[in-house]
Order: sequence, then C-alpha cells, then structure tokens
Amino acid sequence: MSTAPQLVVHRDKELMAQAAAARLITKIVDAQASRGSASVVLTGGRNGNGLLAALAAAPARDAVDWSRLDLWWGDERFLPEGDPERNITQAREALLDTVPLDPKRVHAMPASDGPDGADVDAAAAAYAEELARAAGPENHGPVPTFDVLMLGVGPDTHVASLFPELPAVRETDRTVVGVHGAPKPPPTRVTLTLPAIRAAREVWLLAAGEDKAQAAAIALSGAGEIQAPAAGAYGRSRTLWLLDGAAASQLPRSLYPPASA
Ligand SMILES: O=C1O[C@H](COP(=O)(O)O)[C@@H](O)[C@H](O)[C@H]1O
Repeated sequence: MSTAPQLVVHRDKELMAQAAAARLITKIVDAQASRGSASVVLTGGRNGNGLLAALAAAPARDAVDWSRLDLWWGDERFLPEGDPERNITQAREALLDTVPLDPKRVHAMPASDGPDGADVDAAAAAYAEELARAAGPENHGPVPTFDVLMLGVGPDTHVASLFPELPAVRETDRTVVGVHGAPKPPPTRVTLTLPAIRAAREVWLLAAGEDKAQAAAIALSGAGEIQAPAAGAYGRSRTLWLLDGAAASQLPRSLYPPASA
C-alpha cells in the first residue's frame, strides 16, 4: 500500500542538506537502538552528495555507530571501479572515507570491470542476489527492509536510474535491473526497481534547485509512475519529500500554500 507523501520545505539547498543530514543521523541512531543495526540506501546526484557532505560536517555524526550500518545504493553508473562519475566514488569523497564503516557492510553496486565484466544485466542479477542473501525471514521479500532509502529526483522526474518510459520503470518482478540507453550519461546503469524501493520503511525524495521544480510538481500532482518515476517511489511507513523553496516553487497551492504575509 502506498503512503501519502509528506512535504518538508526548507529555505535553501544548504539548509535542506543540513536538516536532512540531522534527520538521517537520528534515524540511524534510533534504528541501531531498537534493532541493533541500521540499513540505508544512498542516492547519487547533487542533492544526495550534498546531504552526505553535510553529514560529514555535522558534529552529531559521532552519535552513529558506523560499524553497525549497512549501506546500499539505489543506482549506479556502470563504469570502472574508481571512476569519478560513479555514485560510490562521489559518496566516498563526500563522507564514506571519513567514517569507520565496516567494509563488509558497504554494498557497492558492481563496476563495469568487476566480476561480470561489461555485462550489466549479469551485474544487476548479482546485486539482486546480494540483496536476497541479506533479507531475513522477517522481511517481506527478496530485499532487506531498509530503514531509509534516499532518492535524488532528476529534472525529468527520474529516481535512481528509473527514467520515464524506459523498461526498468515497468519492472514488477526483479529487484535490480540493468539499464540500457539512459537519457542521462552514462547510458548504462544498474538500478533498484520500484518493488525494491517500496520495501523500505521510509523513502526520502530529495529535490533542491529550480531545475527540480517542474519535476516535483508533476510527480506530486497525480502523474503515473511510468511517465514520472518519482511518483511511484514510496515507503512502507513513510514517504517524505525534502525540498528547498526553489524546488517547491511550482507545487500546487493545495500542497504547498504560500506563506501568509
Ligand atoms: O544520475 C543520477 O541522477 C539522479 C539525480 O541527480 P541530480 O544531480 O539531478 O540531483 C540521482 O538521483 C541518481 O542517483 C544518479 O545516478
């Protein structure tokens, strides 16, 4: 069942990143207190990396037990290990190299020079198996119940590497698929599918900047998920849109009324 989106609009993208980082720290600490460990799915893109950089700069980051955190990715650009355009390379630079993570709990999506070579579909299947191995009987299917799954929203409403009208966004069975011919470079990618995204307890969609305004308005105004993939991203218990004022500027008044004078 879908959870209705809740909106939080911050003044600007810096404040949004700082507030989202604070929110994430609290979620991780709470999950570790109640379940022993936490699992978070990271996103690439400007807003996702902004959040990680804000987290790296937050003194409260020391409240997290980094050794009891599983990190997964929502999507990856299918490029060689260490390529500066890979989402994990950017995440390492922004945060991961500065905190004491357990390397066994950092679940990178495969690279194009990994065990499956340039076969992106085999790489996607391998990641699906890794997720399935991590899922326990308490989970609802072949993916763990992630505590928080974050998604950047592209100006075309794409989330992860689910682009409008491409086959990946229509996938109802597999949890991870290879993407061929993405409109945003690089064309070859690996992505979680909507069913895998919806296994998360909380899904957070990050949208800051004027170039996200139209996408946010479309996705939050009842568009279909095939045309607007962000509209199909929701969590089991919560779906949270974290926006800045610029990204919220085209939302219908019923969703985001103008502040009273
Ligand atoms: O290519 C990608 O783009 C989206 C959105 O990125 P942004 O820079 O427009 O915020 C991102 O969420 C995704 O993970 C990434 O692979």
